[in-house]
Amino acid sequence: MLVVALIVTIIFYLVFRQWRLRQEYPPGPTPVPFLGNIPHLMYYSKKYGSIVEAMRHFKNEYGGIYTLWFGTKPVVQLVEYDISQEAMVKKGSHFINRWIPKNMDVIRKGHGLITSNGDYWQEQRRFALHTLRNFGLGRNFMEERIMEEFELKFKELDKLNGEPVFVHDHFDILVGSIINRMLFSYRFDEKNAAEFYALKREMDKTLEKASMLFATIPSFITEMIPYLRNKRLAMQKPFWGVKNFISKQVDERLKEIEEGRHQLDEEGEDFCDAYYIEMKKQQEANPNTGFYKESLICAIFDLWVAGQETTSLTLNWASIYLLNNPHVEEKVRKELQEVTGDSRNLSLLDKPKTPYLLAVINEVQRLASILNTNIFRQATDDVQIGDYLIKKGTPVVSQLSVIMSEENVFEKKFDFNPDRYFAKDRLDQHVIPFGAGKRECLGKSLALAELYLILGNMILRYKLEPAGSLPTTEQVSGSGTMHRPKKYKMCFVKLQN
Ligand code: HEM
Repeated sequence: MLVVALIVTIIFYLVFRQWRLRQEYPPGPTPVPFLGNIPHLMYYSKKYGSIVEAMRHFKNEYGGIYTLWFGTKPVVQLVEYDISQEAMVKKGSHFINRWIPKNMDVIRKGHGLITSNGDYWQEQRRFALHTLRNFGLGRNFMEERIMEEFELKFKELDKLNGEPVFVHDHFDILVGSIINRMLFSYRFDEKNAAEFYALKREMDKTLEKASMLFATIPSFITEMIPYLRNKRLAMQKPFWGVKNFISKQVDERLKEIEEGRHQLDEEGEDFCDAYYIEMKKQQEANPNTGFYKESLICAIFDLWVAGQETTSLTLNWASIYLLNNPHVEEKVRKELQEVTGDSRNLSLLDKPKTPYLLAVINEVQRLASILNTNIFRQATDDVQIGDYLIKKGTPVVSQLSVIMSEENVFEKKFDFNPDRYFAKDRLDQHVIPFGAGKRECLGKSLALAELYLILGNMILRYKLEPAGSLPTTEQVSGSGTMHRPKKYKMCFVKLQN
């Protein structure tokens, strides 16, 4: 009897606490005790067809900033461009930290670039940006690397004489090789492609199954219930595979350096070398430095995971939009032929003369919107956003897909219409697929260079033709955490020039 009374009191206390706490956050749908707004999200996602539409529904009800409760955790949602910019850019220093549930960070444990915080993150990010600039993000070198891989992979494609290919495989290995060369100096080719595809397929499975579930249920509950724990472990398993693949390469490289089989010049050949050189320097100066082997492995892990799927998926969506809009493909080709005289490759230096291609890339990124949200942040202090005081420690997230399809900004928001960027001033500023502020995507310059060079040169050289039925832009696979098209085939028909 006493136990029952105790349990009832605890339940009442928790429900009352949540009710009282609600007054302190921007309004949103009334949470269900312990489940928060999960039932609302499930109901409206089903009713309107996607989680993004559910978020849009709440926006219509509550405005540009509202709170959704994930279990007993309030997460503030920013769904309007101005409000998101106010938080992430103008007051960005208050939202510089990530909020990641503990059991979702078992692979990195706060190391690396994506989930780390504080001075450690700042140091690692500064180093990664500087080094990638030296090994790739610096304009000429980056262009050279991208085009080298482009030539190699498209040469292989030419052997097929326009036969249909699985588009995702083609872009995956091309983008995977670009990033791997920057990290470890080697590309994926016929000798090691099997290993790459095996890792990639495992990761695909995870991304298909990824769900918000684990961000919503408190970690201790997930760990207590065997079903949930096993589900979490299964979801994370492929990422362990990638981490092992990277650890193995780092170990080999460090051994080669220590045995004198890999010579280091001043800056090293790639990211792994450069990190090793910095690590040795920092360790000599300060034994408590954040530069040690686990940080090296996790930084490479983050660049590998974040740098591959995102860009490859965007190229995939670009092909679908172009195949569905052949007049756009034709118009881009005409622009590029004029700029290059149809006698050379497109280069990053041509950017100012190719406004239509840039508009196409913007429109693809806006509609593909491969990540619905930025990666959760957390308020480092009490801070006023719009009409509300966001309390220290509150998780905050920008709903990028909703922001990039605001009807009052993007007329006929679901239409693929690159011309819209010429009809309205500074519209491109509302396209924010890389997030915004101090924690915006670290690989933005690389990704934009890849999209420009690969798409541009592909359209210059090939006519894209569908092979069988195309996935419609609504047909996405997976849980919606990442916006991925169903797999499809197409033909690259070489143009004579
Ligand atoms: C089209 C391609 C890409 C898209 C759409 C994309 C998108 C994003 C987004 C939305 C974030 C979260 C930003 C935030 O919280 O505000 C992010 C973070 C990040 N991205 Fe990308 N990304 C792309 C390509 C890349 C590439 C090529 C790399 C690496 C070479 C990369 C590395 C990272 C890293 C390391 C972070 C974490 C940054 C930090 O926490 O400081 N991304 N990306």
